[in-house]
Amino acid sequence: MAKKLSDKVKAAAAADESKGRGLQGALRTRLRAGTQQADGCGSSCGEVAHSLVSEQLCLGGSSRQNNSWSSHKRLERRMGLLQLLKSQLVCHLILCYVFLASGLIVNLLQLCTLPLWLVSKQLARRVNIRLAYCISSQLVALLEWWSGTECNLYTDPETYPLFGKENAIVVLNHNFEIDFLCGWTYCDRFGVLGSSKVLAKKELSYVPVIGWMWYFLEIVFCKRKWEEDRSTVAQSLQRLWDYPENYWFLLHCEGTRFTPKKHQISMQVAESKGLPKLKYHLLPRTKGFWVTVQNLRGTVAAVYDSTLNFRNKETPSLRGILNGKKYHADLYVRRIPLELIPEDEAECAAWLHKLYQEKDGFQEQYAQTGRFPGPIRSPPRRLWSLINWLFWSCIVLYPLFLLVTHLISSGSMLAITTAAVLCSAASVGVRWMIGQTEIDKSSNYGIKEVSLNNN
Ligand SMILES: CC/C=C\C/C=C\C/C=C\C/C=C\C/C=C\C/C=C/CCC(=O)SCCNC(=O)CCNC(=O)[C@H](O)C(C)(C)COP(=O)(O)OP(=O)(O)OC[C@H]1O[C@@H](n2cnc3c(N)ncnc32)[C@H](O)[C@@H]1OP(=O)(O)O
Ligand SMILES: CCCCCCCC/C=C\CCCCCCCC(=O)OC[C@@H](O)COP(=O)(O)O
Repeated sequence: MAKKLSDKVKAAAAADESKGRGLQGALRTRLRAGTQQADGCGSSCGEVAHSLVSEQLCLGGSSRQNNSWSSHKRLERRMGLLQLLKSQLVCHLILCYVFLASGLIVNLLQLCTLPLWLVSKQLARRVNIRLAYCISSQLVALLEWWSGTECNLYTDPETYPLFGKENAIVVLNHNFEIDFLCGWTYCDRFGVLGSSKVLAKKELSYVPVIGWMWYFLEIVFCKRKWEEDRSTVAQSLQRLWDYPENYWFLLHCEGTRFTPKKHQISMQVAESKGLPKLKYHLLPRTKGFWVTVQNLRGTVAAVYDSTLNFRNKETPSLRGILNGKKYHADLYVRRIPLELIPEDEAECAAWLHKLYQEKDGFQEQYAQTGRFPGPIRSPPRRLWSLINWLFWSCIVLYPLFLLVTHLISSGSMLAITTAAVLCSAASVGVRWMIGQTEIDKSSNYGIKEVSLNNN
């Protein structure tokens, strides 16, 4: 990509030179243009700069080439320094401190809205949507602005204008540690991040900041035990009937993240049911999907069948994002009107199994070609998540600055020790929270059941 781009830019530079702009000036202009274009098409600007200048050098060296080589080296050095800065622990501590401190403040504010629910439930909901945005958009800012991760969208041009304008059930594959974060990013780009919902495992409700935030967003929690979930999930879903703003309801129908062990067991279950084996997915659990469709039918317009993958077999992680690593997400979304989904439980289950077989086919196509079917129509990232982060960092970093300067000037060992203990407790807490997203720490759901059934 960088090579093709640099050929184009070089030809344009030669054209500029013929207009008497001088090779150096022409190259610098084109390099800037090439860099901007490179950013857009995913090649790093360092790659483009390097290929441009090295090609320039092979056109016959001269002092001008030496200057362009040094400008390239300066550009590379700047990029390298930025990357080095992003991997520094002090940056991570600042990011995590802002997230934790602002998140706990928002949780407190959410708690204060409890009396409002008695006066006006809809107003309380609208306030909580905005408060929740203050938290979840910080992780979106981390992905979009800190790591610069690209989020592309493959979808039908007729479908695109509907995104964010209607309630939808999103069926998304559960293969990556940051699929939730990519989900939030797409929510933010279509303006439904604050009101986004998910059928989440009960354990996540105990995670500080995010899990606590979800209570006030009326997120639907499940114990992944159908006999208990059947009624609680249905009741929670029915409460969303009068939700005041558009929302996307996320369902990871596999119920757990993909691991080779879980896949092996899941395919044994598929075989026992006479179902086709899936290569890239676990067998979907159909009851949660059926109960969701049944209870939201009439208030949700469609299912967004969403298939996510990352370019060049990238294995993204939250730690990678925190270190400023850039990933390339591709999401393929098909809009399926709810009336096309059978009401009968058995037919609905069969429909979902067929949907996952189609998703498996899309993943196979992606593995072969590096792209999903249809045109790319990627929504632009929005500044709001960055503005929100800057706002909260000003609010919570200033008191921290005063505290640290006071601690240092006081010289009190007790105060300094207390602060050090608090810092280490917070960093242990954040590491535990990040661990919630790591697949090598995932639950044994989908493994233990089979062993229980076999006993
Ligand atoms: C334009 C852009 C579009 C989209 C953008 C993308 C996304 C944006 C949208 C929203 C973003 C919002 C939020 C994002 C932020 C955070 C996301 C958070 C993520 C956390 C999510 C989770 O926590 S996932 C885990 C919890 N959720 C689920 O489990 C849902 C799926 N599960 C179900 O639905 C289940 O049915 C259940 C939980 C309701 C009940 O499960 P249970 O196991 O008790 O019963 P089941 O009947 O389901 O299971 C038994 C049946 O399953 C068969 N089976 C299959 N495999 C196995 C196996 N390995 N072991 C045992 N049994 C297995 C089994 O045979 C049984 O079959 P039956 O035929 O008897 O039913
Ligand atoms: C702005 C800087 C912020 C930096 C610090 C971030 C710290 C907080 C990070 C994450 C908090 C928890 C995120 C909750 C979402 C996790 C979603 C998820 O993937 O859950 C797994 C679940 O589906 C299935 O679990 P199993 O596969 O069965 O096990």
